[in-house]
Amino acid sequence: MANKRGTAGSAPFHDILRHYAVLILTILSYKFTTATEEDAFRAGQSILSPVAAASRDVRYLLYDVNPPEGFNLRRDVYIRMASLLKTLRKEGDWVLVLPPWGRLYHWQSPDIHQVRIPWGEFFSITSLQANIPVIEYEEFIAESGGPFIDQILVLQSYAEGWTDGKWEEKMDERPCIEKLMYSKDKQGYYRGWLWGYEETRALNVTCLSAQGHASILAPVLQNNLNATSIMLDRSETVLHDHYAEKDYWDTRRSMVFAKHLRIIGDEFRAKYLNSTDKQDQTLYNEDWTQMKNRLGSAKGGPYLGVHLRRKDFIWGHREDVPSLKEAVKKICSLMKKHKLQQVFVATDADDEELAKLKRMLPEMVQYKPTWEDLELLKDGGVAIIDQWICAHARYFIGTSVSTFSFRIHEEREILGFDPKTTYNRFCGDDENECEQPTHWKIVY
Ligand SMILES: C[C@@H]1O[C@H](OP(=O)(O)OP(=O)(O)OC[C@H]2O[C@@H](n3cnc4c(=O)[nH]c(N)nc43)[C@H](O)[C@@H]2O)[C@@H](O)[C@H](O)[C@@H]1O
Repeated sequence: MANKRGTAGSAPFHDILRHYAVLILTILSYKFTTATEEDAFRAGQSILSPVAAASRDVRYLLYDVNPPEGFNLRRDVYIRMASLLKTLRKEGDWVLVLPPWGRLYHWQSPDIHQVRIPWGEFFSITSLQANIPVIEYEEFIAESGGPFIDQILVLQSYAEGWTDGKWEEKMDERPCIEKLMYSKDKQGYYRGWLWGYEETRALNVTCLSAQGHASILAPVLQNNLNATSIMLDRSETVLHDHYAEKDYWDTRRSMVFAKHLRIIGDEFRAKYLNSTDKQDQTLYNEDWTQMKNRLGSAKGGPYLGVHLRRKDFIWGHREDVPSLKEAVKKICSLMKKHKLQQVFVATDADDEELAKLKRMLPEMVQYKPTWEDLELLKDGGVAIIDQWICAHARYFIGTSVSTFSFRIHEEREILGFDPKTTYNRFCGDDENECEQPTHWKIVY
């Protein structure tokens, strides 16, 4: 784990043991919850047992996202799919199948197995289930009786664009515009990436031009009675049904980070940043449905939280990303202004940039997992720990248009921070009008 100066020291052995113990406890508690969830299913809320599933007319909604998209944009797409599922459930027993994590462009740590990762490694499944019925992909395979998906609908825009320059909600089955990412095997089944599950195949793949909110897809799914399982590929094509409204926030609040990740983040805060929930007034309830912190009630730990997005953001046409020199200038001025002695930096900077940053800002604190920790937590787990620590800072500044920073804004909104301490971003060195992020007020 990182020491105070941000250099990666090796974690004491008992730390590693503790992390393993926490992970094992989490897995055990997950197993135990599935037993109680089976009871919930019998009460008609969730599905887990194949026999029980077969006795109902369960239909499965699966989805995937354009491969280059990152972790936090994918979290946003989950909210859109959850909303669609709620619409579908008005007329049927639909369940959302959680797409396993893996092969993400940004998860570049070498020698770590980062495919087929279940959602339970990053998020609390019981919390998700308090919002909508969800199951892990492997549960879907077990209870649907085989590795087949009946129908894949690849979403795409309209080849002709907006007609007459007028935007309207619509959807039509159309020839595929791009080359299909699925090909037929000798038996006539479709094969593709499908989260790295080679045995999974699809019976049918077609393209659907769609323009509008997620729930415009509901009739097509509901009326496709021949398909019990339908997967929407490129599901980021459709928009939020109710962006920043109650339904959005309900789903967002249900996306509670897995407990072992929160524990590691909390221990780091206490050890290196003198930050505890009691002192910082960041009250937390394991049951998100019971959590309603007043905005302005959270004080936050005595440190500045920074998310400094680099890598593809530097060369990818971002006039609004600062040079390291200007970023450090801004950090120092904020620390002075808010009388903070410590700064926690979350960043994806490469080694060269990181070394430069540390030379300019020697007091910076970073969460640096050991290799063993990283192997357990994976890049996604480390990203969540970084976000969790930033979410608890007295004052936060993030990177323009980064969904990584946006998810931190939301986490702070849930914790009850004054918006002035949250919706701040770095400006590009030559940016004249540096508009700050919008405050999307939480709705209960
Ligand atoms: C250009 C676009 O950028 C979008 O990125 P953006 O919104 O920042 O945010 P994400 O969608 O999360 O993608 C960025 C990924 O980079 C890593 N990363 C970035 N910053 C940090 C950090 O501070 N700490 C840690 N541990 N990891 C970090 C992490 O894996 C994260 O999921 C992508 O979603 C789009 O697909 C596209 O590539």
